[in-house]
Amino acid sequence: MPPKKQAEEKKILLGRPGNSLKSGIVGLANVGKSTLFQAITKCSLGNPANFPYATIDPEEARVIVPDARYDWLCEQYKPKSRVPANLTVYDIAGLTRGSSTGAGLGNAFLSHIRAVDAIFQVVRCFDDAEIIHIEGDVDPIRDLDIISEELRIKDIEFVEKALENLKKQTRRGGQSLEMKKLKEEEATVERILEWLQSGKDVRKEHWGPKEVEVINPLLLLTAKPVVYLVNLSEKDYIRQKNKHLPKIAEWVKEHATGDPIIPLSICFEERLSRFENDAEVEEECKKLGTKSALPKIITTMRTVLNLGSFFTTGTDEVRQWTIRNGTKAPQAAGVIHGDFEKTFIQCIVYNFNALKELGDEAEVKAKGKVMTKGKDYVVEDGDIILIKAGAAKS
Ligand SMILES: Nc1ncnc2c1ncn2[C@@H]1O[C@H](COP(=O)(O)OP(=O)(O)OP(=O)(O)O)[C@@H](O)[C@H]1O
Ligand SMILES: [Mg+2]
Repeated sequence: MPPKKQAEEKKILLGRPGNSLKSGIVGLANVGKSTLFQAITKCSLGNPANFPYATIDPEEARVIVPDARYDWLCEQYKPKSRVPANLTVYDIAGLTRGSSTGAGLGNAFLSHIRAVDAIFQVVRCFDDAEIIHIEGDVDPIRDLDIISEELRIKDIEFVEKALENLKKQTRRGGQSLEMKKLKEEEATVERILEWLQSGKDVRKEHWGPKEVEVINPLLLLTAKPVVYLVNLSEKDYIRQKNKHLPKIAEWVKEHATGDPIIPLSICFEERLSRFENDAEVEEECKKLGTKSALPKIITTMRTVLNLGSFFTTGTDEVRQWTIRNGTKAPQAAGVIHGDFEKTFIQCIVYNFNALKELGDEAEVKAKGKVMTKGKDYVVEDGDIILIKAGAAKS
């Protein structure tokens, strides 16, 4: 057995490739999802000139990714145009016990969850007799069980259908290469079904590369990374204490090892979002000895989606671009413009850390930290890049 750390590192990430990934807010009905959605949206709308089209439609918004490096670069270059990175967030209708079989709002929302790449799961931990709890009382562990069961039931149903379809095809038999592939796929789908039927989420297993190829197109709900958001009263959030928190940590450790848990108070975030400006928010937080949890929520989601950033800088524009970690330079160039991937020649690159440490570009150059890299260069988080590309073929 390899040591645990090595095994962790080998785990292949499930999910779609690409960098324009979406997150969705999921949870039981009436736990604070829409209030959170609105509070997060307000964050991005706080600076509308910098970020057009923030609100796409009532249930979808792009929120600005807070990043001190981007702020520092803007301060340094004072560019005419500033474009931060963003994360797409969806507000999804609430679940209830039996949703998977049509209870409550029924099945429609499950296709909405299927369409996102990762889940923010809101868990209610605040007591408030005024706010109806659909299960009658506050019991986050029961709620976690309900959501995880609903999602798993839906996955089982979906995988059973996929298996049925595969069986129809393999029934024909034969020795062709295509048939061999189908049979392998069938065996993997059978394994996934057994895994789900044993009460476990797909993302909990370490799947091999071939299995991941089968899992990804299925867009399974329990394969998506989850960030657990524990919704506390304002008082509990400020003192960072709540009797349910240790039990929630235990539950996540057992059912979804490694998934992050972030305590927050959605009503507090909503209150902060109504302040006129950042200075007032800061003053209120200082007075209470706390801070907003929203920046952490957004950056944690980027981490679980395995997203990183590179920057393009200058006095015209400072821009933060999103890539999947491990992306090579031509594909990163393709994020700027599709043609750049095909016509990529080389890139000139140095890391933000070097710039911050040395103060300015001339000093970075003088210290020999500016590199010229080719097609195989793997872009590092925080790289500042100038792409050299040829003319596009028409
Ligand atoms: N931490 C909290 N303390 C007290 N009240 C809260 C807290 N968080 C949210 N609420 C209140 O809970 C109520 C329900 O919130 P919201 O409508 O956002 O829930 P939802 O999860 O979107 O519901 P649905 O599933 O029906 O769409 C609101 O009145 C909101 O102000
Ligand atoms: Mg709602």
